[in-house]
Amino acid sequence: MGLAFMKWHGAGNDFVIIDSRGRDAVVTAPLAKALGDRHRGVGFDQLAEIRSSDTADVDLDFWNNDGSRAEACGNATRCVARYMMDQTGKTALTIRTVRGVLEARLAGGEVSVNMGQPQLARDELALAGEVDPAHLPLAGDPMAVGMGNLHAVFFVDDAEAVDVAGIGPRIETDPLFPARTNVEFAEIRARDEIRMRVWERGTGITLACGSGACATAVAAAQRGLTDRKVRMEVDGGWLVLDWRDDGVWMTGPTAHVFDAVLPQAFLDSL
Ligand SMILES: N[C@@H](CCC[C@H](N)C(=O)O)C(=O)O
Repeated sequence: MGLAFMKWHGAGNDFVIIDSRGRDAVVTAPLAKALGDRHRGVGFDQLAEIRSSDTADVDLDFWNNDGSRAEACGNATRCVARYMMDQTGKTALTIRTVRGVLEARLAGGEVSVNMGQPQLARDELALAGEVDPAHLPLAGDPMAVGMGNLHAVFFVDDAEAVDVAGIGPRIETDPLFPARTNVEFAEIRARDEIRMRVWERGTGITLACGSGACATAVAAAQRGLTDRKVRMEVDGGWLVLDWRDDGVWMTGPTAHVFDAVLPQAFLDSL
């Protein structure tokens, strides 16, 4: 018995991936929370469950390690794409998430995924009150960007000096964001380079956040600080973001860490 899973990461953003194709979904909020505990479980930033699809190569669902659901997870999408590409030999495939059908491609050993067009309009974003998403009414003048999930992007002079662990949770749970938010701190290094650090909703500090990287690139371009294609240094490495006519493409590394089976006793204890 037990439950087979894989551990992957994309630029240090780490995931447990469960392949539930051909059976009913098995992940529940209590399982995600227990498995996400780095001491009593396996530990991950997000859990991704692959399911059979009738409209794409696979369907994909995401959970944070506090057991909450996430509408998007760019780096896990890239890891699942790589897993599928390794299995099938394909170099292009489609993955359906809450956002819709996303396209992924293998290029030079890295995986690119089209994360879709950003949500920038007030009525597309889960914000409280009649606020301007381009200039949220918070100290630091952050911008709200949706990539399926919500991000509040702050521009700072020195990303290393930001107290991400102190400020991040306060912004995540600010009443302005009824469904909480991810929080990015971005330092513009050049028109084609950004340094970004992140506090993820439902998870905390992570070494990278793909949808956060996309949101940051979009916010920087919208404010006229960068071009639409940038390199981005995150705590776990580098990503490339390219906001094209068909959506925001994110490219970066993926790594398969190990395969294992979760003992039945762990599942029975939930
Ligand atoms: N690491 C992810 C984002 C995961 C979801 C996020 N914490 C949320 O709750 O929206 C990524 O690579 O996009």
